[in-house]
Amino acid sequence: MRLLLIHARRFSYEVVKPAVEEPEPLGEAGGSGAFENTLVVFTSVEKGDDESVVPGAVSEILSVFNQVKASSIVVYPYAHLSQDLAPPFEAVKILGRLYAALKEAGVEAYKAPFGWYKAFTLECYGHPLSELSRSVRRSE
Ligand SMILES: Nc1ncnc2c1ncn2[C@@H]1O[C@H](COS(=O)(=O)NC(=O)[C@@H](N)CO)[C@@H](O)[C@H]1O
Repeated sequence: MRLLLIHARRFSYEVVKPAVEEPEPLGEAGGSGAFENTLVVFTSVEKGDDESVVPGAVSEILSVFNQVKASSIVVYPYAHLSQDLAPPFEAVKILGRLYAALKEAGVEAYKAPFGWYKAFTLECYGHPLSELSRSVRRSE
């Protein structure tokens, strides 16, 4: 699993159109979201990833979240951080588990809808910890 973590003063997105056969239904959040002082976690699920990547990803994300003192986290499905992507039906499952685990950790977490082309606006704070990337391996 590859993560790109951006600490954003402002971040907003809006769905444009489906990008896969069966995009995730647009939940109560609808097809758009707007956030301030948030940690955007662009996430690529990689071939071979299984649920065992989730605890490591949560630990990496919460460590940065606490250091930068963001007020929320947005899990953003992103298919451009790896050449070795998991297929959509696997990716959506693991992204859902990551989102659930972050909420279980008691942080204000949101998830952008999977399988949609989305327009987004991102205003990065630019401080030294505001742009980080992590790679999380499944546990053997
Ligand atoms: N392995 C993955 N990790 C994260 N998001 C993914 C992954 N696979 C698909 N997605 C989601 O599905 C959308 C489209 O994925 S894609 O790889 O860009 N394109 C496709 O899958 C093609 N079938 C259609 O374009 C992405 O924007 C993302 O929301």
